[in-house]
Amino acid sequence: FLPQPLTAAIVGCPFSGGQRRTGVDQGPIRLVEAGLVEQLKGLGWNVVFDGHHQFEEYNNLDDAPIGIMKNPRTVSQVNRSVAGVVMNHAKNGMLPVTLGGDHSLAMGTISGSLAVHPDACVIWIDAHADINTIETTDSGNMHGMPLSFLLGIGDKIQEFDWIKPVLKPERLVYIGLRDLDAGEKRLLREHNIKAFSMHEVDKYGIGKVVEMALDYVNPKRDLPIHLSFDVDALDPSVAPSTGTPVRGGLTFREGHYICEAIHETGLLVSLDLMEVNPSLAEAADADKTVAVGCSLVRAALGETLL
Ligand SMILES: N[C@@H](CSCCS(N)(=O)=O)C(=O)O
Ligand SMILES: [Mn+2]
Ligand SMILES: [Mn+2]
Ligand SMILES: [Mn+2]
Repeated sequence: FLPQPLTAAIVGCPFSGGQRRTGVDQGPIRLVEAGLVEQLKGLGWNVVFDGHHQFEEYNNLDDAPIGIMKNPRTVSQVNRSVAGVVMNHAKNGMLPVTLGGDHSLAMGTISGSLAVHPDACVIWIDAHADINTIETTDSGNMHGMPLSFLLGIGDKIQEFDWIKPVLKPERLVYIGLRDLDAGEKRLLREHNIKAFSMHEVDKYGIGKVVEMALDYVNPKRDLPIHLSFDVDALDPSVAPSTGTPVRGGLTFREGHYICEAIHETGLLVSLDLMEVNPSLAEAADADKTVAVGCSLVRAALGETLL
């Protein structure tokens, strides 16, 4: 799906409006400062990076909650902008590498990817399902909601009418789940959405889990892949500096295996690396989380151990 030579377009999205902890907007800045652009060039990629996207034009919106959803208009407008950016890079045959920022940004990245690759499957690596609707969310934090909009689940909300239900349930698969709200568990069952929780990772091992996940969403290995990686899928001992850490997560190797295996398919067309918040931990732990983030991106873009 991608022309040679391969070009990665870094989409730096310093955005934190989908949740309430300060600092996740610094994630993209720290990932680039850690040398990610040079590291990808070292792997042989052409890399386009035209600076972090500024979202200041949305700061002064009068953005009262809708239901209990916080910053709804800002989240919507930022994501509409991100969708256009990701779509344009994909249209130009590039691989968008979107650096968050909180996971509400997936409303934009997946809208953008699927506008160019409508048959793409989505592999969602996360401790959380991020599928709450306006009716099921307990927090009002929109980083816990992106997939409900992309799947067209829940009441239509006028401020989000630009998001089309482009993602079919059978094209979504989760790996790493271990912290779902009751409403999310119900939605996964009702919509028959495939999920490999940490229980399945323990039971089958990550190699088998990735194979089963791909067999489910991409049985003939002929569909483009959008990989959306939330660093909180990793165990907090591996990626401590993130907004909603949950114990019992993926090891460093399990996280990297997922990225390596997806690279090996040759089907990756878009990547999100989300929820790195360098302000939540001691400097050493923040640096460690940033370094792990860079390492996962390299693995997804072809870095191998041998
Ligand atoms: N389910 C909870 C937590 S959602 C955590 C969002 S993320 N993107 O995975 O960090 C909620 O809806 O607030
Ligand atoms: Mn750009
Ligand atoms: Mn997430
Ligand atoms: Mn998460």
